[in-house]
Amino acid sequence: MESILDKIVAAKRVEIQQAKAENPEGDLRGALDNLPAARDFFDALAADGPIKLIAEIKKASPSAGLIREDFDPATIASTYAQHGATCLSVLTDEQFFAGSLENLRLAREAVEIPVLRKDFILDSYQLVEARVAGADAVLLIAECLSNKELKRLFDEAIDLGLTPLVELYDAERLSAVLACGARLVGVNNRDLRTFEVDLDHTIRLRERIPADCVLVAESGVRTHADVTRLEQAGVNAILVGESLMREDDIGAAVDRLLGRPGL
Ligand SMILES: O=P(O)(O)OC[C@@H](O)[C@@H](O)c1c[nH]c2ccccc12
Repeated sequence: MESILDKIVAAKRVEIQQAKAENPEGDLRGALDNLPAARDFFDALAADGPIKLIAEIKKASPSAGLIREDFDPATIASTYAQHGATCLSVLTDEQFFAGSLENLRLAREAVEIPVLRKDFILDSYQLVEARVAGADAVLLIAECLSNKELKRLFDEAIDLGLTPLVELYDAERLSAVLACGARLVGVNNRDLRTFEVDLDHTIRLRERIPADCVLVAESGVRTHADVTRLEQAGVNAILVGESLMREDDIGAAVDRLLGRPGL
């Protein structure tokens, strides 16, 4: 059966061809000249101290549908930063997540912390788009890429000054993730094929990930108890979207999640 991931990847390939036809790669690459330096996404997460939050700007998703009606990326970005998010993640997929590169641009302009382009990256064209839109980091999903593609996109991201966050769900993809040189590794707790979420998924994989890697637990994090459990298991950072985006008062929700008093 075709999974949602297969469906998204198929749609993404069409989208990439359309984007290339509208704005050829050569022209897009021209915009790389004179860009300000990227912010250091890796160092921000690798720093000492309590578990770090990558707060996600996500309007909708295939599993949840519309998550938030009242949606202003710049305001949400500032709220996240003011309440102690270390980095931001911005969904840029339009078809399935109601995101956009414009949202990324607006969010990045509103804050001083590093920002990740969250999308289904299959082609180096998307890395250039990310950098031009202001991204400091990109997500690479091991389940969407062959080992060769993963390695190539990983190296190209680094060449562009982007930090790759390499995500896996399947434990069998771990060797390819480590072989490409990833030091920032995300374990998705949500199986993108079935949408099932299990927080213990990251915890079970923890011991198989080298100590010099920064480990990010992704998806399904809801409560301060979840955060404490992940922190105690040696997880360095959490990537959280839905449970924060659903709240009327996003700032207060971040405070509660991190167990820190309001600022
Ligand atoms: O909204 P959640 O359950 O807090 O999850 C955030 C993030 O992990 C999730 O959006 C995500 C993780 N990996 C992805 C890959 C593509 C799209 C989305 C994702």
